[in-house]
Amino acid sequence: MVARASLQAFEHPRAVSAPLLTDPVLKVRALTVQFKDFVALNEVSLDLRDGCIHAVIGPNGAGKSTLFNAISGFVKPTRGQIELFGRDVTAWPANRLARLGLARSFQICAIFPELSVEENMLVAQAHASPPLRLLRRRLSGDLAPHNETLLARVGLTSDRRRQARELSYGRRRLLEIATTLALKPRLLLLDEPTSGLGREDIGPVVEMIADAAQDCCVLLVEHNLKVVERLADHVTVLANGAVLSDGSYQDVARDHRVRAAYLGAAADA
Ligand SMILES: Nc1ncnc2c1ncn2[C@@H]1O[C@H](COP(=O)(O)OP(=O)(O)OP(=O)(O)O)[C@@H](O)[C@H]1O
Repeated sequence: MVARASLQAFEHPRAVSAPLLTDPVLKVRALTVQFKDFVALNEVSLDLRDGCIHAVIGPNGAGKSTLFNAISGFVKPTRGQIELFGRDVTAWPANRLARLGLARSFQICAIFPELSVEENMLVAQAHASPPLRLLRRRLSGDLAPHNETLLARVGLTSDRRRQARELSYGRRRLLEIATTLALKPRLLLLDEPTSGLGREDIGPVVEMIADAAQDCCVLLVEHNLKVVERLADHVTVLANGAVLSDGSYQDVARDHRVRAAYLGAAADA
């Protein structure tokens, strides 16, 4: 579903001083993914630069999730190359990419429903912490201050003892995003982070992503164009598995091909 672009008004686009001349942290070159006879991704290239939030947008079926799956090791590319932090990681499995600092949140909420809110955060913290600190925190059962802040930011502090499965869908999404950020990734892939969230939950998530981007790079698939406008330094538009347009939000919003393929559809939704 193409979400309406007017769910939430943000006052200003993110103020960035993106170092546009640095080498890209993530380089995707001519990436192609074929499922039998169907080409889901066709020679897609993009550069994600240090300190940037890069959004991938496009109509349903454009290939956004396939691109994410290939970058995060869940789908093997048919052709092309992926370079992350200067290493060729093409077709690396997800667990190896995670060790390099890539963390991903999913369109479908991925948390442990039987664990409490706090235990979900502690699991993420355990993955992110060096062993000695991890042991100390395990014994005391404390969340690190950074993770307490994340929990507070998504309004889940008072729910910390509840089982995650008792939370509403929107609250589980918030918890999932908080656990992904607790991993302290170097590259964060967010697949539709605001989908399924109520109007009141979108603002805090957007601010959390903006905060997180001070310490890591973010690649984001998002249907809510107000969120894209607020967060993204750079936007790649996919349509029919290929790059249709690439540039700042203002650049791609002005591109008549994009308006025809995507923005027009959203405006009419
Ligand atoms: N495992 C698969 N086998 C066959 N076809 C697939 C597979 N995964 C995706 N596709 C097809 O590839 C195309 C791109 O799908 P993808 O999910 O990447 O699009 P998307 O841009 O993420 O769409 P949406 O916005 O609806 O999530 C679609 O036509 C989809 O049906």
